[in-house]
Amino acid sequence: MTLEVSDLHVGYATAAVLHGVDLTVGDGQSVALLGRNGMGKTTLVRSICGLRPPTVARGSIVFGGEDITRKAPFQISRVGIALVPQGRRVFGSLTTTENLTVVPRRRAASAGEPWTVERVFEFFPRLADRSKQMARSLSGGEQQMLAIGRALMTNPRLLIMDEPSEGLAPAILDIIQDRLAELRSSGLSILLAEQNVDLALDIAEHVVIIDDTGRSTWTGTAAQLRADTSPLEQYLGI
Ligand SMILES: Nc1ncnc2c1ncn2[C@@H]1O[C@H](COP(=O)(O)OP(=O)(O)OP(=O)(O)O)[C@@H](O)[C@H]1O
Repeated sequence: MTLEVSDLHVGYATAAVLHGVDLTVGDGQSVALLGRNGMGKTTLVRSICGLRPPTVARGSIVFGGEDITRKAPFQISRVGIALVPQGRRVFGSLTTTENLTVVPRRRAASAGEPWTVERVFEFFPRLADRSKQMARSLSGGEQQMLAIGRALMTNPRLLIMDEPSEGLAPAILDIIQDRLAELRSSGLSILLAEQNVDLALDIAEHVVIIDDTGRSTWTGTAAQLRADTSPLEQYLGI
C-alpha cells in the first residue's frame, strides 16, 4: 500500500507551516524526512496521522488508494498506519505489558506474522525483563523500544516514527538502528522523521528534505546523498 502526500498545505491557528509537500512511501519502502529544526516534520507526521492541531488547508493524503485527508486518528490506525510519536508518549502509569496490550489491534499484519506481546519481547529482550515495570520508570531508550513495540502491536502496514533517536545514548541508538533495519528488511513500509542524518541514511532508501519555506524541496535516494552531500549542506546546514 502506497502513501501519497500531494501538495499538502498545513498550519496552526497562528501560522501556516507547510506550503506544498509532496511525498511518496511505496509499499515496503523506507523514506526519511529531513529538515532543520522547526521546518515542519512533526507537523507533517501529525497531519498524516489525523492528529489536531494542525489543520490541513489544502492538498491530499492517500493511502492504498483511499483518501485519508482529515480522517480521525482511529480511522488512520484502522487503515494500517501506526505512529511512534516524538517524545515516546508511553503510558507512564501502566506496565510495559499493559502498554502493549492497551492498543486497538488490526487483525492482519501485511508483513509477516501478527505482532504479539511475546513477539515484541523477542524483538526487544530488554522489555521482556521489564514486563511488569511501570513505563514511567523505564529509561528513555527502553521507553523508545516500548513506543515502537506499541506501534507494532497495531499490526501496521506503514510505521511512522518521529525522531526516534532523540536523546538516546549511542549504545541504545545502536540497538534501535539495528531493530529498524530488521523491520525494513521484513518489508514493513517506514517513514522516519529524523534530525540524525546518519541514522536516517542508514535506514531509509529514499529521502525527502523540507526546506525553510515549508516545501519538499529535494527528493532522491540515500545513495545519492551519500555520493553528493551538497543538498545536506544547502538545506540542513551540515
Ligand atoms: N501547536 C502549535 N501551535 C502553533 N505553532 C506550532 C504548534 N506546533 C508547532 N508549531 C510551529 O510549527 C513549526 C513547525 O514545527 P514542527 O514541530 O512541525 O517542526 P519539526 O521540523 O518537527 O521540528 P523539530 O525537529 O524541532 O521537532 C514551528 O515553527 C513550530 O513553532
